[in-house]
Amino acid sequence: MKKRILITGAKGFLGQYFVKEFEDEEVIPITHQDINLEDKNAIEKITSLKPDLVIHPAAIRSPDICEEDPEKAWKVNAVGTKHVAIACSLLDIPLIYISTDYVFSGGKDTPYTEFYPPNPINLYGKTKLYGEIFTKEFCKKHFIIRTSYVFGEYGNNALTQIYNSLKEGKEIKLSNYHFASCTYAKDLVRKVKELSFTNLYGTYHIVNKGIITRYDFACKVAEIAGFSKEKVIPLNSETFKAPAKRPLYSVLRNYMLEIYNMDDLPYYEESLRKAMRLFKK
Ligand SMILES: NC(=O)C1=CN([C@@H]2O[C@H](COP(=O)(O)OP(=O)(O)OC[C@H]3O[C@@H](n4cnc5c(N)ncnc54)[C@H](OP(=O)(O)O)[C@@H]3O)[C@@H](O)[C@H]2O)C=CC1
Ligand SMILES: Cc1cn([C@H]2C[C@H](O)[C@@H](COP(=O)(O)OP(=O)(O)O[C@H]3O[C@@H](C)C(=O)[C@@H](O)[C@H]3O)O2)c(=O)[nH]c1=O
Repeated sequence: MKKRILITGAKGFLGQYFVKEFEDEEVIPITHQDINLEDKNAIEKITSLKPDLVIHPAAIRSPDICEEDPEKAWKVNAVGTKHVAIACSLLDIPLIYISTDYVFSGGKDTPYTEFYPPNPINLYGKTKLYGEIFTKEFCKKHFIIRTSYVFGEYGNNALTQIYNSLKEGKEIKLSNYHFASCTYAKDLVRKVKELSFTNLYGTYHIVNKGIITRYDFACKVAEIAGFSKEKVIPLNSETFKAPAKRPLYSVLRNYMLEIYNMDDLPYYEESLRKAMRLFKK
């Protein structure tokens, strides 16, 4: 029998990938217009739809917007997640919460595993960490998925933004001193689906292999697309200006997947090439 899978943020970048990945099940795509997760009535609205599983990517995803509007960030990323988690606990169903590398401070120089304590340095990271805390507090059957710098061939994301700017001959200025992982949306949703069929609840890091700066990533996009790299301008700690601080090093290691022999995430360049082949069609 098909599972009823409720997906929040269904029109968002990752939400669209989740809807597609689970199309062979019965998907209940929920948008902001359908249910405002900030509102406590969201609990009742979710339970009345009687899902068997909830995937929850809806959030304020911009670290800069979170920094400038903390109340909104707490209400959506933390309290909104609390409402989703309470609904799942009332239904006794699993919740998959999408979290971020930005829960870490970035003070290390080796990859973060799931066993390292989070200590976020910006509002986005703090509110997403509270989303994790509420998920654990209210819903026993949970998967917390931490991912990073997700790219894909469609939707509003780093790859489409960089590719479109380069195609139009626009200059792009990107940090060359924040080191991170990046993740192909299709690799991420495939792995989340695999986990969702298990009862191996808990926290997982899911990223592609390899370490990038935003600048490296854009240069690789230019190289694959055959565009000049001249328009990609590296920023350093003096020249990068943004409302939210970013961790200097937020590379993730898929350690729990490694332990369960489930870590088949490719190197990012292989996945980037795959995405760009689809992208150019
Ligand atoms: N993209 C990335 O690189 C990464 C993303 N993540 C996490 O993945 C998740 C998905 O990100 P992504 O798809 O990129 O983000 P998007 O901004 O594309 O999608 C988020 C969705 O959440 C919806 N939303 C916002 N506020 C509310 C609300 N109050 N009630 C209901 N829905 C709401 C938005 O709807 P509307 O636009 O109509 O307001 C939007 O459709 C987020 O949780 C993010 O923290 C983690 C690491 C990296
Ligand atoms: C870091 C950076 C950002 N930006 C701009 C580009 C874009 O409009 C906006 C966001 O950029 P980035 O996605 O690269 O950076 P950022 O918003 O910091 O990315 C994060 O997003 C959230 C959702 C996460 O959870 C993290 O994993 C990470 O992917 O800021 C620059 O122009 N230059 C830069 O060097």
